[in-house]
Amino acid sequence: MWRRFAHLSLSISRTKLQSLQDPTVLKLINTFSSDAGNDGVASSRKPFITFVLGGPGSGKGTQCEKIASIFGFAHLSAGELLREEMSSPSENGELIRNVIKEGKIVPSAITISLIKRAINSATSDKILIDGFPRSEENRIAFEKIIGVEPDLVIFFECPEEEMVKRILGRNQGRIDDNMETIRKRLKVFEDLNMPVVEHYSSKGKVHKITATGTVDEIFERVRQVFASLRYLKAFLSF
Ligand SMILES: Nc1ncnc2c1ncn2[C@@H]1O[C@H](COP(=O)(O)OP(=O)(O)OP(=O)(O)O)[C@@H](O)[C@H]1O
Ligand SMILES: Nc1ccn([C@@H]2O[C@H](COP(=O)(O)O)[C@@H](O)[C@H]2O)c(=O)n1
Ligand SMILES: [Mg+2]
Repeated sequence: MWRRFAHLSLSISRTKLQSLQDPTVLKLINTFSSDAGNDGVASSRKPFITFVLGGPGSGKGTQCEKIASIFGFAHLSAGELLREEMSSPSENGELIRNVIKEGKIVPSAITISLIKRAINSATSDKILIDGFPRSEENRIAFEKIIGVEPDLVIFFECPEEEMVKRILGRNQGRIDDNMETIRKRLKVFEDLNMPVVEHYSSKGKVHKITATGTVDEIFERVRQVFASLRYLKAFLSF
């Protein structure tokens, strides 16, 4: 049966696949077979962009590391980029520190300039942007400045008490990993992050992953999403 399917797949031309008008399929074709660019990132690149969303402590960073190592994605964490900027002699350092301590959202212009620089220096054209966009303002500014929408959005759904437990056990010395800031981050998540998830859900871009269980159990759910993309890529590159 697989032999028959392989034969059938070879007889489907790229033009026919394009006529499916599926945005993810079209983007895979563009990313892997052309050098078309856009205004926001270096002109000869058109990366395949995945936003990775979920509440604080839902496991975004943990799962992104696994996706990056198994599927060859570059992992850009908005929070990590901001923490690096905060610890450097940047003019925005103090502002970023105060905003993170309060669990609020850093102005989009700052975060997007860090993300843009990271995309341009990434060594893969498959990019995971972890923890961004965190608000409709973040989302609209990204789409305007970078000039693209994400191709895919992964949303980790996790109960609040599990997220709190994980953050309190993290032990990485983060200034926002304390109960007072966690409460604020959870409220920001509901009030500002969730509308972004709803926006992309209405566009059919969101893959919701149940983020309970062990890291490996969750990754198995994630793996299936990316394996199907990899299959599409292989399918398109005959
Ligand atoms: N499935 C899991 N079960 C138990 N602990 C986990 C699981 N996944 C991640 N963790 C742990 O929970 C903590 C939070 O995970 P992680 O840093 O990946 O979350 P995050 O979504 O990136 O959080 P934040 O938004 O605060 O950056 C880490 O200490 C991590 O090792
Ligand atoms: N788009 C973003 C992402 C993060 N922040 C701030 O950084 C904090 C930590 O982010 P993590 O993803 O590492 O949890 C977050 O609570 C925000 O204060 C931001 O402003 N904008
Ligand atoms: Mg994280």
